[in-house]
This record gives sequence, C-alpha cells and structure tokens, in this order.
Amino acid sequence: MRASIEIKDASVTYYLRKSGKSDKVNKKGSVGAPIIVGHRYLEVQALKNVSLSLKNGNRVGLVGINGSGKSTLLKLCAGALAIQSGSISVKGRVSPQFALGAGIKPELSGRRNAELKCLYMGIPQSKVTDYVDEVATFSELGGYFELPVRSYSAGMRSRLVMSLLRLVRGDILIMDEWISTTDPSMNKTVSKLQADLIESSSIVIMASHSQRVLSDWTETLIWLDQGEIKAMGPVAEVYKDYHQWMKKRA
Ligand SMILES: Nc1ncnc2c1ncn2[C@@H]1O[C@H](COP(=O)(O)OP(=O)(O)OP(=O)(O)O)[C@@H](O)[C@H]1O
Repeated sequence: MRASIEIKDASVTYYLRKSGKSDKVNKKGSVGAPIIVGHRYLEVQALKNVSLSLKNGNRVGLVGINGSGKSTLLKLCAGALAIQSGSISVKGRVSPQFALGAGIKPELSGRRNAELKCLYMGIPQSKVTDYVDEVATFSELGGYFELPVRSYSAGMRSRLVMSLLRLVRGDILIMDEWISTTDPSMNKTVSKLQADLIESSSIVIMASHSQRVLSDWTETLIWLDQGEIKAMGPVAEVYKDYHQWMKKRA
C-alpha cells in the first residue's frame, strides 16, 4: 500500500463563544496560539498555513511547547478535524492511537468494551473473538476482564486501555505521546507493542515531549510554534535550534 499525507497551506481555527472576560484573554508570553476576539466568538488559530508532504517510510516527530498545535496537526492527519482553508489528502488506512482510551464504558465489562473497540477500529467480525482474547491475555486482568470497568483500580483500567493497543492497525500510525505505564511489569509489553506498531506502519507521525522517544523512533522533526512550522529537518539539528530558542525564551 502506498500511503501518503499531503497538506497544503492548511489552517485550523477553533471557535469559542465569547464570555464576560473576553477582553482579558490575551496575555503576553503565555503558551498557546493567540486568541482573536471577534464580534461574537473567540478564535484560536491553532494551525496557520501548514504544508506537509509525507510518504511511505517517513517517521516524523512533532515538538513544540504546550499549545503549539501538535495535537491539532495529528487530529487533522487522522481526519478528526476540518480545515478552514488549504487542502489535505490522506491515502492509506489511518490508525490514531490516541482514540484508544476514549469511549470506555464503565458499566460494561473489559471484554465487552474490547469487543466494541474492535468494531470501532474496523476489525472484521470474524476476527473479533481472537483479538479480544489477545487483549485479555496482554492485560493480565484475569477474572476482572469479565467485570464492569467501574470495579477496576486506576492501574487496572490503564492496563485495559494499554492492551487495546493490540487493536491498532493501519498504514499511517498517529501517536500523541509514547505511552508508558506506572507498572514496570506492563511497561515492557506496552513498549514492545508500540515498537511493533511503528515497524509495521508505512508512515509514523508522533508528538512527544520526550527527546529520547523522538530520537529513538523518528528521523525527521517538525517544530511547531503558535501553529506554524518553525523548522523541519533531521531530529538532532532541529532539537539544537529548539533548545537554543527555549533558552532564549526562558
Ligand atoms: N477544542 C478546542 N477548543 C478551543 N481551542 C483549542 C481546542 N483544542 C486546542 N485548542 C487550542 O489550540 C492551540 C493548539 O492546541 P494543541 O492541543 O494542538 O497543542 P499541543 O501542541 O498539542 O499542546 P500540548 O503540548 O499542551 O499537548 C492551543 O492554543 C489550544 O488552546
């Protein structure tokens, strides 16, 4: 499969209804995109004229301070957001890893949640049972897999979500942060799952605040600032400029 992502001059703006304190929203030196106070709405221009062309074999990392537009760019690639101007074309099946934890229903069992997730992730009906059994094994939840998720401890819930990684498949892997757990016994399994996913994907695009993760898993780094691409190039080079900029900013 020839996967590709072509983004040309794309901009994304979020709109928020104005409230009484709207005149105080812009503070110098704060993180995030500037907030434009319109007549009835506040506008947050999260991405500004972004162009990006990715093809098979590309492994790309996103860096930038909080609110610089990384998640917005990932959501755009995942088809979860509309653009106000420009164009985007995505070829290949997209697997957004960040969607995993969303929509877990506390009143349903781990098994039932895993089944629903399989269907949501587009796993064929005939393979659902096998996949769910794999999730059960990975999670090591034992009998708890059959109980409602509301009876889980926080760590058990996170085990269920991590094990759902097993369901992520596609040509284009979109990751918002490398997932790691607080339980070392689970961490190895999760890291292995993520590594396998990266290796089997045609295109990887990943945001992270960890230099180690991006250096290990990506070749090209995109530095976003206030919704614009400030630099794009080999990971070590872009990090050098980014760190210098951060020092000045501090
Ligand atoms: N649903 C939303 N409604 C309004 N504004 C939003 C929404 N989501 C994000 N934003 C704004 O868009 C800008 C970019 O946010 P985004 O989540 O893409 O940043 P990020 O680089 O992923 O940040 P972080 O490193 O903190 O996760 C920010 O100014 C943020 O406040």
